[in-house]
Amino acid sequence: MAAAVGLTASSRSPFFACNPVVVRPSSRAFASRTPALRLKIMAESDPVLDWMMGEGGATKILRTSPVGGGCISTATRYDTDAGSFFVKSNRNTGPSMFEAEAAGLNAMHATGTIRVPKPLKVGPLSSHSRGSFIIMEFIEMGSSRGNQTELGRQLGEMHKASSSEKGFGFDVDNTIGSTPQKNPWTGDWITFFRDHRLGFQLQLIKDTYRDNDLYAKGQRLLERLPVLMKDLDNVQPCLLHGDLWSGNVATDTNGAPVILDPACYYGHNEAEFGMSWCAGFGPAFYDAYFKVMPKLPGFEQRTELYKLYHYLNHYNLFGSGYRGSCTSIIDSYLAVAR
Ligand SMILES: Nc1ncnc2c1ncn2[C@@H]1O[C@H](COP(=O)(O)OP(=O)(O)OP(=O)(O)O)[C@@H](O)[C@H]1O
Repeated sequence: MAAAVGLTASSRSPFFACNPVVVRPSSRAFASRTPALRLKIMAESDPVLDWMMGEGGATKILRTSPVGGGCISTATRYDTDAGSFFVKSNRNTGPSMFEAEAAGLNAMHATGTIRVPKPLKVGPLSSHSRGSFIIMEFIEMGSSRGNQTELGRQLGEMHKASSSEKGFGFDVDNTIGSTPQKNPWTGDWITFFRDHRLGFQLQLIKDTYRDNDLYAKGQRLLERLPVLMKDLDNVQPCLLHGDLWSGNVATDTNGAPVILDPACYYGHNEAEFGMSWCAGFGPAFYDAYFKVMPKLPGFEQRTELYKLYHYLNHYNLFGSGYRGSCTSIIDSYLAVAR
């Protein structure tokens, strides 16, 4: 998901990528210390190094290198004598965004079904500024495009293995791209999807772009959701990655699927395919998925509804270039549900 970036890791000294207020390497006092002491001094004022040199078990940072691919945060690989760590930092947000990411990764990890990086630490970059960081297991990614059958099967297993006694939602709110995503626990899926997914995005479009026409059409669609989703009275909540597009799917060096950067919540499993327009899922993926999670009646009639959430979000994130897609989906549903 693309969004504005505040800084580039490559433009900074790696030791200071996460915190500019550490001891200056230019100071004479600093230069006169031994390498081990210099690292200790830096760790005292850099929470990322502090964690690595403490709980992380490292005594040496061997190398740091920027990791490309993301848009919202600065990503860095740290190679240490205690192994490699993956760190994302963001100067513009407090820890809640990464706490929510960690909660999602932990929830998916707990299912034991598909590989996700284990989160290790989240915290503020410093006590007097807004930035934050997350440290997680570094996964060496392979170069293959991945096995679609395995991805479909393992995603199905994750959906099947998860259940929620609290209904639809999640313990924390999170973000979809950089848009807030509210997850209050709700007993009924249609209400959750209407109010906290489509309704929330429509309101944001109205507030941001003053697009009253789209908003009004959207409200008509919301009224018709019980008819359009009539087969879903008994739908069970299952854990969704929530932002499953090709940029958040990778393979490890064994060729096993890895899913990253989630926007997790408990929802209807079909909502997972809302980003399928930029996920590249093929027939092998869906065949394997439906062997584990059988397709429910009306699946095809709902796919565009679930895509609409993400199209509305893209309108909110990137502007009116996505308005046409939103309008045509809404119009097509209004035409059948009069
Ligand atoms: N645990 C990990 N180990 C190794 N590489 C990783 C790990 N997590 C993510 N990556 C790599 O780093 C890139 C950026 O990560 P991620 O997508 O989480 O960043 P982001 O800034 O939140 O991205 P986005 O803009 O897509 O929301 C990924 O595309 C992936 O290639």
